[in-house]
Amino acid sequence: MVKIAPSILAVDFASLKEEIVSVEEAGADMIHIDVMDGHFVPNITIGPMIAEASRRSTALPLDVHLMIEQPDNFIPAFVQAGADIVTVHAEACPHLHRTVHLIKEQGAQAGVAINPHTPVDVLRHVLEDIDLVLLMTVNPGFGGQSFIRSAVEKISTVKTLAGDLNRDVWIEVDGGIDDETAPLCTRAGANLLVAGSYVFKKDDRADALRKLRGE
Ligand SMILES: O=C(CO)[C@@H](O)[C@H](O)COP(=O)(O)O
Ligand SMILES: [Co+2]
Repeated sequence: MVKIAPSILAVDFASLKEEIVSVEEAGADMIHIDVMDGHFVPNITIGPMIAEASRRSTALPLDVHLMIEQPDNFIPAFVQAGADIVTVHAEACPHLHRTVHLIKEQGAQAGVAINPHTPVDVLRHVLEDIDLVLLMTVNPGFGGQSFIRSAVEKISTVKTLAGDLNRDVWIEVDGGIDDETAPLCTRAGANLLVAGSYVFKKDDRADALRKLRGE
């Protein structure tokens, strides 16, 4: 069963709680929180305070996507704020295995994200330690960008790699996901779809979620 994590990057932040409740009531499975630092990516967004406000707005799991340099400095704060899953970028972590174990020691599930151009090989030696692989289908930094089709082939590669290691990991895709690109990803093996603009720019969020699930 495909799960959907709407990204709050696309909400009207003056109405954060109402926006989160609207997708929870519409049937969302998680809430995706995009954290950007102006260094790893050319944009600044959310810190632990907004993650904590999101925590108080919903019972859904919080899926925190850290697009930041030196994430070890902030992982404890995001877990204390209520993150259930913390995902770091392989490109930002020279000691990825250590960072993954820091997330787990703090009590959250651990994910590793890779940019569209990064080969999946970097995941090989941490796949046994993680709960989630996030394959970026846009260059990270902004919502509302166009889906990069060449990233799709990496989905099946990760699925095969995880299968070979007997690992049941989430395969999450993020960026430019809509009713046309979602099926490309789910057919290749993605089981968790992040969608910001597609869900939050529609008045009927339940219909948007159904369409993403291919219903
Ligand atoms: O991590 C990111 C962007 O860096 C994403 O989570 C986007 O926020 C998704 O937004 P849409 O492409 O669905 O509008
Ligand atoms: Co994201």
